[in-house]
Amino acid sequence: MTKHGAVVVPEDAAVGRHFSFPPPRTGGDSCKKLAGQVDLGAAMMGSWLDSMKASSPRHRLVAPRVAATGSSDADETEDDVWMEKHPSALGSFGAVAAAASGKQVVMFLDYDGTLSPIVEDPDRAVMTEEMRDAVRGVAEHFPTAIVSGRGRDKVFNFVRLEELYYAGSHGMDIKGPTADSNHHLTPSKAKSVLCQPASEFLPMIGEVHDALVAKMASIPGAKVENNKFCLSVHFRCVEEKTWGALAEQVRAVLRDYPRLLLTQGRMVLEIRPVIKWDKGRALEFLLGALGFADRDDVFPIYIGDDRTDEDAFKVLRGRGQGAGILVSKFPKDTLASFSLRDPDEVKGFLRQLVRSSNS
Ligand SMILES: O=P(O)(O)OC[C@H]1O[C@H](O[C@H]2O[C@H](CO)[C@@H](O)[C@H](O)[C@H]2O)[C@H](O)[C@@H](O)[C@@H]1O
Repeated sequence: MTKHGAVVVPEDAAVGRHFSFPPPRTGGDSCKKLAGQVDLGAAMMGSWLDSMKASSPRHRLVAPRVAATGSSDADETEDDVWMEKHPSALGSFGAVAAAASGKQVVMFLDYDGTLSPIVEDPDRAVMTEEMRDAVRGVAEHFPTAIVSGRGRDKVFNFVRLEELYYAGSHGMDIKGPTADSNHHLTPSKAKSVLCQPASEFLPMIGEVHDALVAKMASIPGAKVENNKFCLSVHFRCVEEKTWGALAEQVRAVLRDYPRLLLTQGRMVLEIRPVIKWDKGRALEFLLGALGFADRDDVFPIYIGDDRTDEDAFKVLRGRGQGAGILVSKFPKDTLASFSLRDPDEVKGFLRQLVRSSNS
């Protein structure tokens, strides 16, 4: 644990990762250079604005899926090629099940956009009872973790299943199940799982939260969310003409905090400590805690919809194990192997997994 606590720049944070936002302009490998990246001024503002627009469903990154009439062949080819590279995990369920056969499945689930649909108000991103049943079913068979950008307590309050592992704050706050479950570990060992590699940042995050709340008060629709070790500044309900001003205000606050990193999710700016820790590290930590670190007979499945989930897909690729599944209706640049279109399909996949484990 302590070896991960050092403040170092993530190898692939902000620069050079699959989804790098803003687009890389510097080859920074130190906290200072990363801070500089947030600070490049007007030229950089353009790229922030571009990426903010790209994160909106109103601004598609790539060509739309082809409707029955009217679209060009080029659009169709792009979509088909993407689906060939990232086939539906439901359509290819047989292949996933065959690859997992004889192995210990460990399930990792992102929350927003994966278990609950994206909605305007982050406080109302509830998951349905059917989805809760599907997750409960999976957790009866396999160790199951929720890996979210949300604070751990907040995501627990949405999911409300005590038998799961929870990794909140983009994996920086990991805790084992609070209730006995059908897991690999003895109940007391499972309950003792805990990892908080960014705890030294708590006071700083509190300070920045307060500063951002004060700044955002003048921007109608902006919302600052405290995710304990990370912060989110939502702009989904902010008029698009004000996005540039919002990003500039956030960057102004962060100028005094070079040990914090600004990244972007779905209509949200995210602020997190510059440590070498992300959802991929959380996945590795949990596999280790479960005793699967060096095992060949483990099959981790990670399902997520956002840029931060790419860190976990990358780890699975690196291990040459398991299956990364991107939740998206549109082709996106991703390291996931499979795709599902929306939370409904995620629910279908989870149910299918349970059915196939029972048969
Ligand atoms: O890792 P996740 O569980 O996917 O969390 C990432 C962020 O999700 C939430 O924001 C997103 O969902 C909201 C509710 O649907 C939506 O309004 C927002 O636009 C999305 O970005 C959450 O509120 C953030 O704090 C998380 O960082």
